[in-house]
Amino acid sequence: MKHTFEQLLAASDCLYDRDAVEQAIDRMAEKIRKDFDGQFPVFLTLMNGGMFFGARLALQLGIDVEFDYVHATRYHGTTTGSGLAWLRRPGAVIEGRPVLLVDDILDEGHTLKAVRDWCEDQGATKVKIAAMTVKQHDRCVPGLIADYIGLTVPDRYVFGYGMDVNEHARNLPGIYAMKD
Ligand SMILES: O=P(O)(O)OC[C@H]1O[C@H](OP(=O)(O)OP(=O)(O)O)[C@H](O)[C@@H]1O
Ligand code: HPA
Repeated sequence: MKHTFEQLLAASDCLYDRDAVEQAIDRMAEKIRKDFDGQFPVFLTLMNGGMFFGARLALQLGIDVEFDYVHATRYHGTTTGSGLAWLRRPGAVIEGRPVLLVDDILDEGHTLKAVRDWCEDQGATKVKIAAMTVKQHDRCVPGLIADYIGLTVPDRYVFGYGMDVNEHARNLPGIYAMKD
């Protein structure tokens, strides 16, 4: 595994370096701060991909939030999506609370839709979506739009800053796209 990063980097293009990603996250934090100030929302990170984005976003927020996480996976360590498996539902009280969903990528939207719908079923007062990246294509589930978007990515498999390739390379600090 010593050469995994080198092999992946040779087979990909860098879309955004660490500074560009973090500047985009910081811009999102400003908007979210204004929208949620004084509301003590549930800050619900979708694991595993959302963990680095969530950490940076939370540190930049400057408002009080309650942290929790869900773990729902559709890609099961592969590069093509299938049925969504819930590995962990949140423990925080959702009923009567505003919720911010925090994820690394909105691709076809099935994952965020399932989590948003579940939060609404639990009685959340509002559910907003913060997506670090949104993939540009027309295959997204109808009616699913991120409220806060960091960066757009092309319709290619992307990785880094939380996003994996077969469970590799999540901790690369930039965002990369596999060459076609
Ligand atoms: O918009 P979609 O097509 O549903 O895809 C986006 C989801 O896929 C990835 O999760 P994955 O299932 O790979 O789990 P992971 O976060 O553990 O990598 C990513 O973190 C998003 O949650
Ligand atoms: O392009 C992607 N990269 C990483 N994880 C993903 N989950 C959905 N699409 C992607």
